[in-house]
Amino acid sequence: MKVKICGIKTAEAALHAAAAGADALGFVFAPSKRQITPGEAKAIIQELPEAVWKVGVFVNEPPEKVASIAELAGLTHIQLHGEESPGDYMKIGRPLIKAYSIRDKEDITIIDYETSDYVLLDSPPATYKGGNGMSFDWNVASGAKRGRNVILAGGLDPDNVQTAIDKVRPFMVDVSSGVETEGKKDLRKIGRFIEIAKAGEDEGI
Ligand SMILES: O=C(O)c1ccccc1N[C@@H]1O[C@H](COP(=O)(O)O)[C@@H](O)[C@H]1O
Repeated sequence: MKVKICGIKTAEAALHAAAAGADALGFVFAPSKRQITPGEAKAIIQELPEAVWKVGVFVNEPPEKVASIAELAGLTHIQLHGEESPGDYMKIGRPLIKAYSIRDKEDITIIDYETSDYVLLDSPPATYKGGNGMSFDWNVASGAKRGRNVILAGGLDPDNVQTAIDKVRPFMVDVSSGVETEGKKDLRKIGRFIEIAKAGEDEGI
């Protein structure tokens, strides 16, 4: 199972997650309590192993702005967490992750698996477009295509991630709130989340 730790704001959390086995780290450039500047992200990214995905999370920013931040910060992947059409962002030349809000079975039927490299299943927006720490009904998501491009997010934490993996069988799990304590990344929770997610069946498909 691949693991993404999102909402990274410090080199300490990033290096700890990478050492614990995280496959991807997320940097939020959208309105959020976890928002980071391109310069801050660049300083952290420069310290990370090459193999780790450096994912920039954006909400409804124009492709030109996303491209310029990706270049400046050294992002390897782009996560679109708003109402973007992935086709408009293809020219950036980085793999695209498109987030879908899942409320019911109908939402599963409108997922387009072809126009982005990965689809990310998340709970509906609350205060922010994502990162709200709320899960959705994983039984609904069991109707999603199981495969190498499905990422599961939304309210995951060390205590529920195994159940979520068993039900949805994604390629990757993505967590932000669930590895925090009092609004800050908690190194012990990060380590525990990665350990549990990776202890189960490999790759989920
Ligand atoms: O993490 C954020 O603050 C954020 C802000 C705006 C859009 C997306 C954001 N994060 C993504 O939200 C989901 C779920 O996060 P959580 O575990 O429920 O807190 C995840 O894909 C993050 O990458």
